[in-house]
Amino acid sequence: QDFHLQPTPQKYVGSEDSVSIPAKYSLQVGAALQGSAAEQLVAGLFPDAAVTADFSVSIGMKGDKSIRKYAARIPKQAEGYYLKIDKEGIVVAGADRRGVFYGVQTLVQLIALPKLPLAEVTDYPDVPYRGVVEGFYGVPWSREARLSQLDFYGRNKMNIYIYGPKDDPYHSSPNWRKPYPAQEAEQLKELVECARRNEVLFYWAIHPGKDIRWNTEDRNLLMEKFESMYRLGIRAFAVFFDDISGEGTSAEKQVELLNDIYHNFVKAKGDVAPLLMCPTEYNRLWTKLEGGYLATLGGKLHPDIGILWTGDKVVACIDKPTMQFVNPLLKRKAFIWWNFPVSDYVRDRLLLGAVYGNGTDIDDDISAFISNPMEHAEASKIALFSIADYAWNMDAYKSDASWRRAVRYLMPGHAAALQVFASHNSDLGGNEHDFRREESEQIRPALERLLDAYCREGKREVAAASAVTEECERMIASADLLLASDENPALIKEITPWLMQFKLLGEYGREVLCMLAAQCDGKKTELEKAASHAKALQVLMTKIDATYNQNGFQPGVKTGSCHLKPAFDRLYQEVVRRTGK
Ligand SMILES: CCCC(=O)N[C@H]1/C(=N/OC(=O)Nc2ccccc2)O[C@H](CO)[C@@H](O)[C@@H]1O
Repeated sequence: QDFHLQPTPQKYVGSEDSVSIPAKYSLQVGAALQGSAAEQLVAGLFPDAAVTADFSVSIGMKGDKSIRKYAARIPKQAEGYYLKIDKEGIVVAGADRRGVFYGVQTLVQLIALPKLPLAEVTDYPDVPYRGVVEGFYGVPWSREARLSQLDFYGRNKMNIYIYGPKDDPYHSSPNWRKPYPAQEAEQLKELVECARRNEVLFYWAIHPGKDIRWNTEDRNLLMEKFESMYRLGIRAFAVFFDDISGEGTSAEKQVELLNDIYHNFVKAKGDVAPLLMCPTEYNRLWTKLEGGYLATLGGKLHPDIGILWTGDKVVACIDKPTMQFVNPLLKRKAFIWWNFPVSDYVRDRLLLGAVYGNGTDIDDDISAFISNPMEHAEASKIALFSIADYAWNMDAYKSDASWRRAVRYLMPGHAAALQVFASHNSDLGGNEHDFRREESEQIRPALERLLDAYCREGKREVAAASAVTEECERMIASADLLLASDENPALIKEITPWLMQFKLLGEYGREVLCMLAAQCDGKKTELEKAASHAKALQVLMTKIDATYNQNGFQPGVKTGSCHLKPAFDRLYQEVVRRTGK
């Protein structure tokens, strides 16, 4: 049967042979796993276990006697696991608690197949921390979106979520000094519990830098805020000093504060994850080496404190040279904060394209690979799915195949339609970070042949014209299928303005090609009819752009903006010019 485990495991040995789980089975859970997320998950998978049975299911951590027979097969890497399915039963042996959970997540995927294959999986992550930072400007994610994200991270073996929405007034200025109001506090408690159920480390970040004063009062207020978050169940903390100016940018003061938090809060509590910080100089372009900011952090920040880094620029892919620059300065492996698919600086676009461009040889140079996504939570899952795949197993990562799997994961019943839509909604257009993405790759050669033949010789390149017309028909049908579907309502709600614009763009392209054909064949009436329809569609697209997604930064709804729209506009102009001659 054709399937692909997600993320791609390090080693999978399967067989065509399969086993059907008998009605009677026993379930053993290692002592150390009582109350764990792994236990909850496996109990849901095998609800009516008998005390003894021929078919046995057993999950345990290294050291548990229930799986001691398999101890030698457990990977040495943290969060690793060994999973075995044979005629007698199923074993999940984890290197640690999270490893067991991940083994069970893989089992969930195998049990969902038409037939449960006999298999042995030996698996572990390449990168210690893999996940997401809700760190964008714009409308923070909703409670429902966050709960759905955390379940998604559990399924995709992502183990970290950093709460740091720039526009949450209690995360940043002015209310970072104040505890959350009751309702927000309850929601955070609920999120922390949901994160635990998914073996996700829930980091709460504070962003005090805009107005922090380096005095005892603000120090105590910050510590007290951390205490109040601890009381809500938060066991992982971060301090962000990005995007600020003034007093808050002092490296010495930042170091003093963070080392204080480290010793007197993190170490004092004993059950708190490593402290993370986001430096003011968080990318190479903005680093002033002579100022010594990074040298101070690297030299004086306690070595257990993680430091976030976006790469050579604010928005940039991460490669070996990127890490060779920063790690020696920080004197530790940087935590990568990858500013993709965040779109808060190109808010009129959706970034639904493949995840590509990061080095697959950097797994030993980074402590973490964490994505800063779009304010569109569900739509961000296309990129997040592949980021999970990449960070878990870099050698096996294939961006295009992963991208297709991501699309299918989000809408299995409409994968082809969503793939068409995603393929034309990926580039950012011109932007302050000069970060671009491929778009409309498949149809691009036909577009160029069509444009070239017509603009240079007034000829209609038949093959190219029909390929482009077919793509327009696919766009129109895909938009309708997705707008009409109820398969993933959260996703459709987020992307509806772009789907409406996308359909119009498909219709516009179709009409422009009718204009071109009529002009080449000298059919005046047909040309006029197509031209007035095309003009009407231009008006409708302008209306969508002026009506939806109005924000104070990049208002509007852009789609197919890299190759499709410019080509259709140029063809439209060229037909009009040739008709006017
Ligand atoms: C360690 C990463 C810190 C970071 O990326 N901060 C923001 C960030 N900062 O980048 C900037 O260019 N910030 C900036 C530029 C000019 C003036 C003030 C801030 O970029 C992301 C994409 O826009 C935002 O989502 C982030 O919240």
